[in-house]
Amino acid sequence: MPLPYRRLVVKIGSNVLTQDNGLPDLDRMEQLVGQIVQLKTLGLEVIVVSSGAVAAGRSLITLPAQTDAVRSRQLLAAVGQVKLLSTYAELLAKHNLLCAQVLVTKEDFRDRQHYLNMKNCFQELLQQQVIPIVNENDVISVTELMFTDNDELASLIAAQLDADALIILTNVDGIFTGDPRLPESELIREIAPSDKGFDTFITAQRSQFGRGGMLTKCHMAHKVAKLGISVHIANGKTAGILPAVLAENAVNTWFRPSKTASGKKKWLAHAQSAVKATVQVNAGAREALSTPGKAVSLLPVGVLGIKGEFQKGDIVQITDEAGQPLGLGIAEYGAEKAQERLGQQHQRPLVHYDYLFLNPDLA
Ligand SMILES: Nc1ncnc2c1ncn2[C@@H]1O[C@H](COP(=O)(O)OP(=O)(O)O)[C@@H](O)[C@H]1O
Ligand SMILES: N[C@@H](CCC(=O)OP(=O)(O)O)C(=O)O
Repeated sequence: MPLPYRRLVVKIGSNVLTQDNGLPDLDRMEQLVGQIVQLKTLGLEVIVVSSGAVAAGRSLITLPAQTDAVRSRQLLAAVGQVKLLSTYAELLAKHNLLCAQVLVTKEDFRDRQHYLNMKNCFQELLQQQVIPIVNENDVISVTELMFTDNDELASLIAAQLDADALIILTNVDGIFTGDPRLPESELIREIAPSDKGFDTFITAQRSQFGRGGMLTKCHMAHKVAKLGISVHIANGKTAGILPAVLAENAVNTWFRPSKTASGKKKWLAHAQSAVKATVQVNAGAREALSTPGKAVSLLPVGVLGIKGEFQKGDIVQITDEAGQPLGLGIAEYGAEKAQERLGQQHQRPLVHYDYLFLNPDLA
C-alpha cells in the first residue's frame, strides 16, 4: 500500500542536479522529471523546490576576476535560473506537462496578505495541473534577506500548502549517526516528533554545491513534522527514489509527523521575521503553555511585561522570565490594553490557543 500522500513538496538539492565537474547533470534531471510524472499519474499534486541555478550559471558564464561573493551568486543565479527552468520545461513538455517558475524571497512570507496571495497562486497552478518549480529569488535575496537555504524555503511551502509530505532529495541516503562516508556510521531510519539529540551527529560538512548543510535540513524537517507533515530525507541520486519513498521501500530518514496543526499555526511557525514585540510570561504561564496535549491560551494574569508596540492582529514573540523564546502568537488586542490588564485575572486571552505556535522543543 503506497503512503497515503495527496499533496507532496519535493526539494531537490544542488548536488543532486550537478555532476562532480560542476556541470548540470541532465540525465539526472530527466530521471527525476520522469519520476515526478509517475507521481502525477498516480494522482498526486507535486510542488518542486529546486536548487541548482547557481550551479547551472557556472556552466554558462565565467565570472570576471575579483567579483565578490554576493555579486557572483546574483550573476550565476540570474543566468543559471533561465537554463534550469528551461530544462525542466523541455523535459516536462515531453510528457505533455507544463511547469511554472515561482521565485520568492523571505519578504513574501512576512505579511499574511502576501502569504495568502502566494498560496492562492499555487492552488490555481495545481488545479490547472501545472507543476510549480520554486526557487529563491537569488538576484534580490542577499545577506539577511536570504533564506538559510532551500530546505527552509521548501519547509515554508510545505506548511503553506498544507502538504501531506515533504521529500528532501540530497546526495546521501538520509541522516547518519556520523560522517556518512565512514563505514561505522548508520542511517537513522525514523525520528519521532519528541526525539532530541539526533542532530549532534551532524558535521558542518556539506555537499560540494550545497548551502545550508544537513543541520538545516534536520532542523527544518523536525519543525515541519511537528506541524503534522511527514518528512523524508532521501538520496536523489538513487534510481526511482520518489516512487520508492511512496512505496515505503526506499532507504531514507523519515520524520514521523505529529498530529496536525491548523493553517494559522503553520503560518505562525515561520513568522519570526514579522514579530512586532515581546511578551514575557511568568513560570506558571510557561508551565501551562508547555503542558503537552493541553490547549491553553495566554492570559494577561500570566504576563510579566511587554517590550515594544503592537496592535490587534500583530505577531508577538512569547518569552519566559529568563528571556528564552517560547513561541509566537497573534495578539487579540493592542499593547496599550495589554499593559492595562497585565497580571489581572478574568481577562480575555492576549493570545488565543488557535493563534499560538509554541516551539517544538518546549515540552
Ligand atoms: N550525520 C550526517 N548524516 C548525513 N549527512 C551529513 C551528516 N553530517 C553532515 N552531512 C553532510 O550533509 C550533506 C548534505 O547537505 P547539503 O550539502 O546542504 O546538500 P543539498 O545540496 O542537497 O542541500 C551531505 O553531503 C553530507 O556530507
Ligand atoms: N537558490 C540556490 C540554491 C541554494 C541552496 O539552498 O542550495 P541547496 O543547499 O543545494 O539546496 C540555487 O538555485 O543555486
